[in-house]
Amino acid sequence: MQATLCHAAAPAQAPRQQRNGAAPRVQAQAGLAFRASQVVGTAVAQRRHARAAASGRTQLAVAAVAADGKPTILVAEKLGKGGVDMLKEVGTVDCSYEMSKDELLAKISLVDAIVIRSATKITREVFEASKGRLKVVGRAGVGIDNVDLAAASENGCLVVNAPTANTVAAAEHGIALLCALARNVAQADSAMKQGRWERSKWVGVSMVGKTLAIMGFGKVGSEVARRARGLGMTVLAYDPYASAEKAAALGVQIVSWEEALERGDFFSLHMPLTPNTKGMFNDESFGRMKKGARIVNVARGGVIDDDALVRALDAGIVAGAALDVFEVEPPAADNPLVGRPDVICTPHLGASTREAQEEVAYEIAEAVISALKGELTPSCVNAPMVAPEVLRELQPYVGLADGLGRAAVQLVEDSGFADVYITYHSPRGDDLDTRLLRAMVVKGMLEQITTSTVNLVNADLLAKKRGLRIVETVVPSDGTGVLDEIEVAIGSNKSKFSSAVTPAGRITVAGTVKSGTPFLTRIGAFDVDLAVEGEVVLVRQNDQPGIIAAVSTEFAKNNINISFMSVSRVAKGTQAIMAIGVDEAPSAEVVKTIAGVKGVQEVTIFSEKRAA
Ligand SMILES: NC(=O)C1=CN([C@@H]2O[C@H](COP(=O)(O)OP(=O)(O)OC[C@H]3O[C@@H](n4cnc5c(N)ncnc54)[C@H](O)[C@@H]3O)[C@@H](O)[C@H]2O)C=CC1
Ligand SMILES: O=C(O)C(=O)COP(=O)(O)O
Repeated sequence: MQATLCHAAAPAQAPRQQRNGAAPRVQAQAGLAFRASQVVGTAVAQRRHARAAASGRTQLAVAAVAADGKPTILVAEKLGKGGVDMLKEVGTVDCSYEMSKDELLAKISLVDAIVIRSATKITREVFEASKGRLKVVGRAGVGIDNVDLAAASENGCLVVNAPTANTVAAAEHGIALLCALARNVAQADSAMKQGRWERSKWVGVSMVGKTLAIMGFGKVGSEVARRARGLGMTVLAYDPYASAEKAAALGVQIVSWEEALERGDFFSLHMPLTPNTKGMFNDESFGRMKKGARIVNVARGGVIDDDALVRALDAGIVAGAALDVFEVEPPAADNPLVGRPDVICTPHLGASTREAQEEVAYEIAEAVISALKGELTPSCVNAPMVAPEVLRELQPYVGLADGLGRAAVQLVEDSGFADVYITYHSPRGDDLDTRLLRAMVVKGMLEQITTSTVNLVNADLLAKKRGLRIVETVVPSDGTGVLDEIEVAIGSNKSKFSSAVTPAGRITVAGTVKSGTPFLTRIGAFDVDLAVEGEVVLVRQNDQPGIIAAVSTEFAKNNINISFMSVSRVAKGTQAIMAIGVDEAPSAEVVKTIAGVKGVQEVTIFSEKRAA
């Protein structure tokens, strides 16, 4: 970001004519009435309630609810009843489990949101088939590798997950598999069921004093570490993004990839499946391990190269593996790992405890409802991650940024412009997080000139596609709040309203927030004072008596109610600008008549009404 080291202009003046009853455009929304958790002692529930209370619920017009006000929500995989009931309170819920791909493709254009678990793939084809209707994908769990995030963003679809509710369940399953692997529980059980009493065949190995290497030290990895310490294991972790202090607090040492591979007796995998982690356990990695290592995978099948694991098992480098997840689920009948006696398997059960599924259902229902209301939920995975406290303080400026983008672009004569300059006058200087505001300026602009759905998720992407160059400048200012003023300038001097062009040759508007309401404070070089709302008529006239009355009379004659008016002039007796808020847009005929009033130089209208 470019930071200009100069001071802001004088603080915004008091409104000349304060508009009565102007409602804040962007309001903190009361959270939904979340059900009190009946799951005693779940930290998840407590965190959930705390988060909902703290987030301030900033409305960012991320997604729109269906025109009848009731969204249709497709629940495509089994979801806890509590979550389904929550969804039913706000929308029409269609629970259709185990749909074929074709059934999904046929249904997707009829729904505003879909809730899935790990079995449903939301591919680009699905987004295309939704024809722009799908606004929210709710992943009732953590891993979002089954959702094409790039396609989601391009289609302006918000993807939310339930990041915390199944952490403990997955960690417990990891520990269950670790113990089962060390003591051959599954194999011995199977032998007994087949009538064999095999005591010497299934002698296991001890875990106490052994080294467990946790690969991926996030939420699940740390919970596994905590439990493994209780089993008396030495715990190492490899995670390029984890904090060594946080690990040390749990008695875990963060080590390099190589060191983890070389020192681990047991490995527990907990990284997400991404292009970087795909197949990271391959011949080379197995080749570095101690002979007789044992591996538990509760992460994703794709992080292991199956053929390499087969070779490592055959060579005795890996003595055993416990797999909960598979590259293809369910695995093919001829999967080379499933039938082996040195491999134990579970059918992706990591998150499958009653308690976890109940909580996951609430967590995802909350996130989906919030996203459908247009709020940026904390578990959104494809929009700029903004901390709740930052969201809260920027909230009043979100509507301003949107409105300025909307106003600026409507003053352009044609849409052939590429450069957009956004200047923030803020006491925060370079510490100001501008991502949300930039996205909202772009959204305001693009919504006027494209037919695509534009929202926080895809604003930057669409701007890039359209070849917009956005230059952001933060000017440190003296105020006490977060922001004193935002100025949006378009690098074009071809305006429908020549007074909107500054001497620098840019179509410029600026605004501020007063008592929670966004206001336009400048158009070109003229000070104005109008709420960013409704229809606005701009008139430039000679600064002489009688013109205001003549223009007002035209509105009255045509039964158009004026909601407010602000007049500003460059200097006495020269030029003045009237910004007139009207309840409905005047016809072209009325605009023409006003333009013909003696002394009027130019007239234009723009709308600050948001797209429905
Ligand atoms: N089997 C099951 O039913 C379940 C499986 N999972 C899987 O477990 C994964 C982890 O879940 P959480 O711990 O909740 O997520 P998390 O996001 O809290 O942790 C993931 C960790 O992996 C790390 N990581 C990223 N790239 C890495 C790399 N190249 N090498 C090593 N570490 C890397 C991250 O820094 C992060 O700390 C999920 O993505 C999901 O795929 C999660 C829940 C249930
Ligand atoms: O949360 C995750 O990442 C999981 O893997 C759980 O998957 P599931 O919801 O049980 O299909």
